[in-house]
Formats: sequence, C-alpha cells, structure tokens
Amino acid sequence: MKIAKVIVDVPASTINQTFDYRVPEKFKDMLRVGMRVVVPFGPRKVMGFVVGEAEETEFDRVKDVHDVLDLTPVLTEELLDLGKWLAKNTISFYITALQAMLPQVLRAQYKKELIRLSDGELDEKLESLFAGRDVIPYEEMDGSSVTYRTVQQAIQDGDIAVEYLVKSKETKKYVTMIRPRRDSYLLEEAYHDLSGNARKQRKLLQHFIEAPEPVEKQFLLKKVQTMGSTLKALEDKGLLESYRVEAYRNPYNDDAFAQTRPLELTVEQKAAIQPINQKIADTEHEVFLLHGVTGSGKTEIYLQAIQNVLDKGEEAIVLVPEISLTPQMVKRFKGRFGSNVAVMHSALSAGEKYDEWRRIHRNEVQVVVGARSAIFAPFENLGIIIIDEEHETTYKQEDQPRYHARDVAIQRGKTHHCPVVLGSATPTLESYARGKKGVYQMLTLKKRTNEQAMPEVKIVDMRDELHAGNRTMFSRTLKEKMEECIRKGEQVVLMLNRRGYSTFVMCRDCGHVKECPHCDIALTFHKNSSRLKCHYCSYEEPMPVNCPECESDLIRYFGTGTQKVEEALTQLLPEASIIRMDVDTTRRKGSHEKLLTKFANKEADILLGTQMIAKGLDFENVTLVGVLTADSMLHLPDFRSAEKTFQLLTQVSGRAGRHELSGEVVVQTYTPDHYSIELASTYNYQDFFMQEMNVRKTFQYPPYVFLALLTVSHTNQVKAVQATQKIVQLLMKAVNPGTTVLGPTPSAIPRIKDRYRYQCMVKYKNEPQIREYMEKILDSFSDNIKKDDLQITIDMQPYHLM
Ligand SMILES: Nc1ncnc2c1ncn2[C@@H]1O[C@H](COP(=O)(O)OP(=O)(O)OP(=O)(O)O)[C@@H](O)[C@H]1O
Ligand SMILES: [Zn+2]
Ligand SMILES: [Zn+2]
Repeated sequence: MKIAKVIVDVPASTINQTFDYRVPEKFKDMLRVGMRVVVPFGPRKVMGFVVGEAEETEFDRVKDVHDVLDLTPVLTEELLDLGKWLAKNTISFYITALQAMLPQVLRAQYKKELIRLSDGELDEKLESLFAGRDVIPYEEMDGSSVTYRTVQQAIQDGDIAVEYLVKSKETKKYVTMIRPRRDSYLLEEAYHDLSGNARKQRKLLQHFIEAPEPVEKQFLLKKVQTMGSTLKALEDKGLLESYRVEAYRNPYNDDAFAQTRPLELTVEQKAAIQPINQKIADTEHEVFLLHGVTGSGKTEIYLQAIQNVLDKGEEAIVLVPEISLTPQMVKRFKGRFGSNVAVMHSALSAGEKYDEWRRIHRNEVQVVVGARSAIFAPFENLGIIIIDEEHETTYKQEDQPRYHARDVAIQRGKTHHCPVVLGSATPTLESYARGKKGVYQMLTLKKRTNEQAMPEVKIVDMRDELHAGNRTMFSRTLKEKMEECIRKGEQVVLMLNRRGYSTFVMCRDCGHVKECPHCDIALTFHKNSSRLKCHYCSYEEPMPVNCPECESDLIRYFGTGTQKVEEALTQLLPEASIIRMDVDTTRRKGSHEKLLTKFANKEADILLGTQMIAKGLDFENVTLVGVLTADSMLHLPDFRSAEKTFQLLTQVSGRAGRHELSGEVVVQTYTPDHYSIELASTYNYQDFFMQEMNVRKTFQYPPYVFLALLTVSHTNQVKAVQATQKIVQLLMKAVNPGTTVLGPTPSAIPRIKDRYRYQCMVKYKNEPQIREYMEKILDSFSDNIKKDDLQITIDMQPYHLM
C-alpha cells in the first residue's frame, strides 16, 4: 500500500472524511484496509482506521503513517461499508460507527509493548534490545538498531509478540508453560543423579517422566508445592524449558455443558422452520417474523436452523436481550454447539469480551450468542441472523450511534444473502404490521410444545381489596394461592413491575417531594446506605430527618421497592423462603447465576424480582406467577406504554406451567379494564394489535408515522428554548406539508445535570431527505455547539421520549 485513506479519531463535523497518508517503506507490505493506524493530525498523534488505499494522492504535502496497530485487519470490507451506512442512518460520525463495531479494548487508549515468548536464542540485536527482560516498551525499538523487518520476522516465528496495553490492562493473557527438553529416559537418568536433598527437583522430574506433555507453570508449582527457583534449577540444567502461550479467558467451562441433541419437531415447528431452511439452502435474504407463544419452542427452531447453517460451512449470530442472556440460555447453545459458541454480554470483563471477539475474528467459532453489539461480530460467511425477543427495547442503542440492532441485522442479512429471523411471543407493532403487509414473512406457533394450555390469568382489582379493608400489597387471592402452591411443594415467581416506580421521599404533612438539585426528578431512597440518590447525575445526600419545607418529622419514603415487598412477604408468609432478585442483589458478578441456580434447585419457595425475572426463565416446578402492580408502567409519558405492559404481562405469565405441571397467574392492578391488561390475561395478541393500532393511528405514532427526536440542552434555559425554536422553524420550512413538527417542548425530564432540555419531535410518513435536513441543522449550529456548549442530540428512532 502506498497511500492510505484514513478515518481519524477526531469526532467533529468537518472530519467525516478520509485523509491521505503516505505509507512508509517498512509498512508497505503489511498494511491493509481495515487495520488501525496511528497518524499525525495537527500537533497530535491520533488513532485511525485505514478505509481505502491509492497509488497516489492529489495533495502535495502528505504526512507519513506513524504506526500500524494491527497485524491483521480488525474490520472487514463489509463492516467498513456497514459503518458508512450506520453513520448515515443514525446521523453519527463515521469514526463513531466504526468504533462501535469493535470490542472496547480495541477502542481505548493504547500503549504498545514487545513481549518475549521464547526462551531460545533470539536475533542478536533483539537480544540486546530485550536485555534480559521479558517485556519492553515498544518505543525502545525506535531508538535501537533493530529493524521493523526483524521484529516482524520474530513475530512470525512466534518468538515475540506485540501487545497493545490498554489503560485497563485487559488485553491478551499469557500463561507460562513448562515442558521437558529431554526424552524420558534421560530425565530418569538425571533423576537418579540428583542428590537426595533435591527432593522437589526430583518431584518435578518425576512429573514429566510420567507425563511428558507441556503443563501450565502455575499448576505444576502448585502440584509439586514448590517455587519458581526449583524449576529454574532444572531449566538451567537443560532438562526443562519454559515458554509462554496466549491464553483465552473463557468465562464458561465448555465441558460443563451436557451435550443435547435436536428434538423431533412438532408439526407446527416443522411448518415454521421449513421456509427458513429453504432460504438458507438457496442463500437468499428474507426477514421472518416468528410469532410463537411462550414455551412454543422457538429456541429449538433457532438451534436447528443454525445447525443447517453450520453444515453449510457458514456462521450464525443470535441476539438475545441482555437480561435473558442467563446461564440457562447459554447452556442451551453451548449444549448443542459446544465450544463452537462465543458468548458476548456486558457482564464479561473487557478482557473476556476481547477474547470472545478474537475467537470470532480468527474463525475459531461459528456461532455467537450475544446482546445488542454482537450484531457486529466479524463473521465473513453469515448464514443466519436471529433476534430473539425482538420486541425488547434494549436492542436500541441510546448513545451514538443510536442504532437499532434489528435494522443492522437486516442490512447485514441483505449483504450476506441470508435469512433474518425475528422471534417473539409479543412482536412490536412495527414488526407485526410489516408481517401483515408481507414485508416480513410471518411464521406462527400457536401451541406450547407440551400441549398444555396457557396458564390461566386471574385479574384482581386492588381497589376492591382496599374497600374490603386489606391494606397490604398482596390481595387475598394471591395470598391463598401462594400458600396453596407452597404447601404442594411447588414454586412461585413474584414480579414487582418497578419501571416508572421509584422509592421517592415525600412529606406526609405538606406533600413535599425531595428532588435532585441538578435534575428535575425525584431522588431515590436507598435503604442500605440510608441515602437519597439521583439516578441521572449520581448526586446524593443523607435521608433527612425532618421535612426541609415544614419541619415535620413525618417524612417517609414511598413506592414499593423489592426490599419492602420482601419484608411484607416475610410477615405474610413467615414460613416461606424467598430469593430476591433485583439490581441490588445481582450487582456482583455471578450472583445472578447463583440465585437462579438456587431457585432451580428448589432451595426457595418464592423468587421475587423486578422485570429481570420476566424473561426467558424456564423452571419446571413453577406453577404460580404473581404480578404485584401490573399498571405501574401505564402512566409513563411514552406512547409505547400499553404495548410494553402487554408484552411484560405476557412474558411473565409465560414462566408458569412450562413443563408437566400446569400453571396459574394472578395479576394485581388498579386499572383492570385497561385493554392491555385485559387482553394480556387472555393472551389475545390479535385484538391487542388491532386496538393499539387504532390508538397509534388516532394520535399519529409509529407504525403509522416515523419519528425523529431532537433534544437540545444548555445550562441557560433561554438559550435552550431559543435554539429549539429555531430548529423547529428550520424544519417547518424544509418538510412536506403532511409532516408534523412539534416543539419546543420541555423534555419529560426538563433538567439533567443542570442542563435545561427542550425537544422537537418530527412525525413524518415520507421525507426522503430527512437525514440531510438534520445534518444541515447540526451544521448551522456547529459554532454554538463548539463554542457555547450547546448540545443537540438527534435520534432517528426514539424509544425513550425522556
Ligand atoms: N419439538 C419439541 N419436542 C419436545 N419438547 C420441545 C420441543 N421443542 C421445544 N421443546 C421444549 O419446550 C420448552 C419450551 O421451548 P422453548 O424454550 O424453545 O420455547 P420458546 O418459544 O423459546 O419460549 P419463550 O418464548 O417462553 O422463551 C423447552 O423446555 C424445550 O426444551
Ligand atoms: Zn413537609
Ligand atoms: Zn441529578
């Protein structure tokens, strides 16, 4: 490569373009498109991606590429193109889009090191460079007589490695291995020659006489219970040698998963998988919407379709929502495909994520199961993309680039000519409408695989409870059913629908609510520390003893936290054992898994939790599901609140009676007549869809229109309003007559971190140039953004209208 076209890591509006850099001789043969480089940019050196190459450049003064960070490209040509598409669609910088596709380790700050892998003799100059050390800073090479060529040769020979050290230090991991340098009989001779005092040395030799295979140093030292110096003595005698190898951090022990075999599909499943298999066989793109009730065997369809793809020598991406990426879920995929599966989710450390990514990058696995960002897995022969629980809002990224994984999946599916399967018991209105129109091909599973009816749902009106003198948070029905269930030795799942609820603090005398001084939102009470915290800016203060307004001491916290429910539950059913699962009890790594295993082993009668227990869990002994507050989401300022309520109730009801035992559900609510609650209780998706579509039509919301949300923020309220006002005017002038431009309106949270927030909402049916308008707006405000600390965020597919 002579001239590299580079996208530099400087996110500013004028810099969505490539810059030419000359490739110095030493990099000419190895530099390729898709690698990361370090280039001079103004006075600084910055990271960049090589996105193209040329023989010559039209510019006179072109600087040199300073350094190359990768030995193989980290982004394929397809991903480079996808990045361009992503940037354009989400109105982001190209560099931001490219960064989003890589694991964090490759995005962060870096420092390079040379690592010695071999204890054998190196090139003379290299030897003097290392000067007895195992690791040296890369820069030392620059001042030395060692050529780049020599280093590259040594890397190829496996004698040394280049390592990018990230601030977090979580890059590759190396382990030291020990192996014998002599044949067994020679070791045996040496064994007898050793003096009787050298007991540990003899033990070490003994080990290799019995088992000549290389073994990890740590393991060996532990086994023989000796120190490195003993080992060193044997190395010095030329009997053993040590060397370093790269180790993957595999968070899952693959051997621990019992192998599973494909199940004989039911008639319904067969009918559903057939069209998918056809597209796989024909190498054709199509989007399928797999609409199957909970427990209808969608996952088994995914597994078998993936098997087909693997048989064809191709690869598969499976997206599952973060919270259903449970050990149970991992087990289903690892059980079928073993170590051929990489798992990517946020609970992994940066290093673990990087390792999983590299296993994909090096074609060591063919299947990835992961949360949202796994959609960028660097596979080159994709045969299928599956999005489970396609209705989950976590598939939308809420930072730049604000993409929806579904759109990215479809884009990649088109490029790779492969099917995309969207699965759900409660598809989004958008997807279902597309299914009805034939844009997506609809596949339906109406029955559970166990042929059981869906669990019966009983709605309890909590107002009646109050009238009858029951002031607890448990209805009489729920209490009775829980008692009965536990008596029979079966288990209960209790969900507290907390979204929209928080444990805020209010004065009973004057009604004063403690708010964050920097954000217009109530502070949340944290019982453990007895402090009030803001969830938007991390502000905190101690819980007041008296009301700051009226001095009354009747200041109390309100709302129903899981802790509070647990306490009440213990009073109600003192003999029942409870596992509480919420953000607090699952913060530590692995605790989520531990709690679920405990429940699966029937070590508790009741699993009490927030939304996180509604999804994907499959316990055979659960026969009762209780929902404490079905309607707490309904009153949020969100046009999807009815849809989300319907989805959540359906999902959580689906946890009961999934195996031999039949199940029951009790839903407590203050609005029993709301259609989302009523229709969820009869599993009537069709009617819900029709009703909700009417609502969306009346109020002009998706899927009838597209939305774009601009949020403007500034520390000065007037400036925020004025800028928004101007944006509204600019847009009004540009758009079609059928398009609505709303604003300026204060955002649902009007102030965060002392910044006032106003918004402008665009509702449109057909605006082919809407993205250009948005870019123009950003351009016209670029001075205010740079110099006056104005912020404008644009979301082309808003989910949080906050
Ligand atoms: N063909 C089959 N024969 C027998 N059992 C099956 C079959 N397919 C799936 N199952 C079993 O039925 C249960 C439910 O299946 P699965 O979890 O795949 O459903 P699902 O539609 O993905 O459920 P959910 O949407 O609730 O997560 C599982 O225990 C699974 O092992
Ligand atoms: Zn008061
Ligand atoms: Zn705050």
